[in-house]
Amino acid sequence: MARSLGRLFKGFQSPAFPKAMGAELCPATCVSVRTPFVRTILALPSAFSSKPQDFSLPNSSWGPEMLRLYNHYKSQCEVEVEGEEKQEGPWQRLPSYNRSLKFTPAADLCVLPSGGVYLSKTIQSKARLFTRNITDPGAAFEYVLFVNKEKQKCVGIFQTGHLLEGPPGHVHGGAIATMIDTVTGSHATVLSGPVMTANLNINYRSPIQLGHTVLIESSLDKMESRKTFISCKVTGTDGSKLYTEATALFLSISVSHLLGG
Ligand SMILES: CCCCC/C=C\C/C=C\C/C=C\C/C=C\CCCC(=O)SCCNC(=O)CCNC(=O)[C@H](O)C(C)(C)COP(=O)(O)OP(=O)(O)OC[C@H]1O[C@@H](n2cnc3c(N)ncnc32)[C@H](O)[C@@H]1OP(=O)(O)O
Repeated sequence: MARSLGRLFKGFQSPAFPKAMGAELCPATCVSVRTPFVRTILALPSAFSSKPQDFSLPNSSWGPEMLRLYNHYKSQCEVEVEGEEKQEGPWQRLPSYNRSLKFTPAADLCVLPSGGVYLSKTIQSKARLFTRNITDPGAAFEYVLFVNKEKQKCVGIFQTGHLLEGPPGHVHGGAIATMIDTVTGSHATVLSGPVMTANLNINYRSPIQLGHTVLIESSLDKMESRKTFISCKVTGTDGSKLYTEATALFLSISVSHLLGG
């Protein structure tokens, strides 16, 4: 298993990932990718799962606002150039799967050369991404992320389902933190390669009603050595109503940090 992981994460270990905004993250068709890290992420589901499903595509639970915003950004993933074929636009959609690793080794428990013990095969086979583990469409988090390479921005469009209740009729603060971590964490990953959230600082300004669609816009503040600083705002879909503001610090990690922990 350690060998499988080593191969899997090989692309994560390059120190050059801060320049990964030059990466070609996949548009809706998921065909054109260039950096090793992005290739690794996108290759994960097809390499390790028999039936990968991209959960960031529209489904029947998406309401009109969710669809409107999705179409708004998707239309900017490709641009028409007169007399030429369509070209990549400023925005690119990030695909989203419900698991990142699916191992096949026989050993149920993996003891790494470093002495750390990684997840058992049983746990790994059941592991699912937190934000994608409720399979009933529309019940929890429905979302799609887009990144803009040039502007170093990322947006998340989230439709908040009834299972996310905190205060009556409104979204739980932990669910809001999860949405923010998802957008800023994905943004930091695109910018810097493998990272972990070290600090998340959230100001809740106004409650979000269950069922509402919100826009989460994240921007790069600065990069310093292993640190990527990102800030973001959660607003209504027209950007006028401010629900939440946050800043986040991500630290670049090596694969051994993840495995030995
Ligand atoms: C994780 C990726 C793996 C690959 C997954 C595969 C596919 C993924 C595909 C796509 C992924 C896309 C999106 C991801 C979506 C969501 C993201 C979710 C992310 C999470 O949900 S993740 C879980 C929560 N997260 C943790 O579970 C972290 C626990 N924690 C640790 O694992 C360590 O704590 C760590 C690594 C953070 C640092 O440890 P460390 O040993 O590497 O670094 P160290 O402590 O030496 O600090 C070095 C310098 O950072 C400063 N520093 C450190 N911590 C600070 C803090 N809190 N505030 C301010 N400054 C801080 C120091 O002051 C020093 O600064 P200076 O160098 O200037 O002195």
